[in-house]
Amino acid sequence: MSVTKLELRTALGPVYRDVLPYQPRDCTPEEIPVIDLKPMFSSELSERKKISSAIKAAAINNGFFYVKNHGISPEIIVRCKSQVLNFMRQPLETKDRIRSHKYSKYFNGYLGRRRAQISPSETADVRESFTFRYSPELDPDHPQDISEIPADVRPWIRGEDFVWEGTKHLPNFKKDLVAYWSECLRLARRLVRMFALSLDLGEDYWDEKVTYPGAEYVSRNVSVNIWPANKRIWHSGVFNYYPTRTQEEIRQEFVGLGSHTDLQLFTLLWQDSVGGLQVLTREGQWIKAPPIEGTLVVNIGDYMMRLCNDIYKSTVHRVTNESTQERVSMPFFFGLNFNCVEGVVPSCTSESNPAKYEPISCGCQMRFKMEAEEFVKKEAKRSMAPSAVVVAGQ
Ligand SMILES: O=C(O)CCC(=O)C(=O)O
Ligand SMILES: [Fe+2]
Repeated sequence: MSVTKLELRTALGPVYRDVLPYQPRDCTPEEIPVIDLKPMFSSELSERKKISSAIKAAAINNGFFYVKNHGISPEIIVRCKSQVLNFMRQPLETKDRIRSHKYSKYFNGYLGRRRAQISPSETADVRESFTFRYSPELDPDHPQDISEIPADVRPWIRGEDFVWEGTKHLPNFKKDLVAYWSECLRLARRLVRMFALSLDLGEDYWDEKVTYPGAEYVSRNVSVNIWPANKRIWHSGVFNYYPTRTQEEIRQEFVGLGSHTDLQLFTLLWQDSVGGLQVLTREGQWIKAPPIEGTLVVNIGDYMMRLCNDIYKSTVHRVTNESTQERVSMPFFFGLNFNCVEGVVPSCTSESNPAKYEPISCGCQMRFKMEAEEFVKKEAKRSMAPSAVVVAGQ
């Protein structure tokens, strides 16, 4: 059987995965289970443990699961999704007023069609996206002005105002996006406690312990909502739009979003009813993760896999929009503060299985850097090429 090698970009450089030579097939409920989150909201530890065991089983297997009864209201989701369409259906010149490559220091803003290529093994991505990152004044649990943030932490804040300046003309755009993002943040802050429990750690393991590079200290007995004791602030909201492919793109088999893993602890993903998300199983088989009404998809990111000494899997996934409809998806990437340096958790090591990794911050954005650098190189090549020459991938 001939397997193909898939090259992936990760935060720390390229890694390779084997892919079996079979067409993508539908997933089974065992491969991507649906977890009912209702017990997570219970005051009984035994109830919450039901969730953590289910998470553990899914995270060890394919690292992908659906959650239902997650508590985010359908109205908030619908409003947010229509704002994404309001933004994306504007003329390119208007969207380019917040063009990420031009105006952002931190990959916020608008990324146009085929303006990035997440997978070096595939084509450029047809996906367009709008991204914003955490700003303390938007925090639903403890809003703070940036000036109140300790000076040593402030440089790690990645929110940028130009994304809101350039979308002011769209009524309620910021309000509706932030409403959805806030709900995701609240949910993720609860879910990370279930992940901690699933690893036999205290539920507050990732809440209170703060480690600064160079000056380590542990702060317990502080409210998790007081900065900077709360480590769980890193997250970005990305709003993906997959236009239908042109005939040319269909012929050249352009991907919606190429194969990749996510970088942080975990991702919460809402997808509309169009479909197109695919997941690579442990065995190297592509399976389809179809939309299930009322659910979000949760997947493990590279940083979680590292902190778990590879016990939990950061799963390769990709999107192909083969339908004749445009598609919207809304991922929310959740991790720890960039000023935190975390090592492998104690429950995932033993004498015979020592930590494979050094402590590190989840702020390592090498993948984005690699993508951006390659993009600049390609742009330069394109501008130098005679107009009749098509440069690959563009
Ligand atoms: O659109 C999707 O279904 C997945 C998006 C995704 O994987 C990402 O943005 O990282
Ligand atoms: Fe992803």
